[in-house]
Amino acid sequence: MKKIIEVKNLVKNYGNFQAVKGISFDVYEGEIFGLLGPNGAGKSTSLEIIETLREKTSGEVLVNGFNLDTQANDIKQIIGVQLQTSGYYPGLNLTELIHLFSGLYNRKVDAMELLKTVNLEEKAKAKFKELSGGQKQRFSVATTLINEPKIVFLDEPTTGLDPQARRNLWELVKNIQARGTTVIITTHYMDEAEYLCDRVAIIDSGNIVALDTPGKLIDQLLATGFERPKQMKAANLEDVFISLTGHALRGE
Ligand SMILES: Nc1ncnc2c1ncn2[C@@H]1O[C@H](COP(=O)(O)OP(=O)(O)OP(=O)(O)O)[C@@H](O)[C@H]1O
Repeated sequence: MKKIIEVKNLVKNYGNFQAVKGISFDVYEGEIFGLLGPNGAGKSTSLEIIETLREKTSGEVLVNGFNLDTQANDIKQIIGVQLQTSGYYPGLNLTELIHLFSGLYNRKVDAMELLKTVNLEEKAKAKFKELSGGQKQRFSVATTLINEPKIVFLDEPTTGLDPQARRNLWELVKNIQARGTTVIITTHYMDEAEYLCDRVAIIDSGNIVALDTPGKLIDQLLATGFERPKQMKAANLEDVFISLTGHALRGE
């Protein structure tokens, strides 16, 4: 498998505080790779450094063979990054926003085709602020695809979404992978990482404490003799919620 991202001994200091403490990991082409950890673990900091949006203190980062220190512009060409929602000018509708962003990338994009990939074609003439939370996130993911990137970066894309909207977003991320795109995603939801990610790095206080497939990490824990204190019920309240309200995308 080809390595598309290589991170070696990455360190980030904010003043005296070391937020990222010399982490190393590789991401393989075509996988969904998760950075999993609690609030403040250093996930966003690490992601933003690889995205060329934040200065590192030390360490080496290669993206598709390009060195972050000397070839940041080459890296920018092949990655898709969620734009800050503050860039979503309130007077413009979704089609106009896509045209604006594609202009920034110097690309011609079929806005309707792009909106279709995230199930928002019916909202083509709506403004961003008129969308529901799930629709906003899907539009934000669409903006990462404008430059047909090799790698898409998603920073906590499902935070604040209801269970249906989360699952819809998971399917969208799987569809992006199915197009051959590598996805690197941060989350603090374990179920999300288990369902979506081919491999996860668990980050805690700026260190990677484990890195493997979700299945292998669970097997390793079980091999230590771990048992859940109480057998879980075969369904949970979220299953009840989904069963009663349905999986379908809602048109609100
Ligand atoms: N610009 C900054 N200046 C100083 N400290 C910062 C800055 N940005 C982040 N930090 C600190 O670095 C640590 C890691 O932050 P980071 O945002 O990378 O964590 P995270 O894992 O993404 O957390 P979350 O899930 O809450 O987004 C935190 O303790 C945070 O307070």
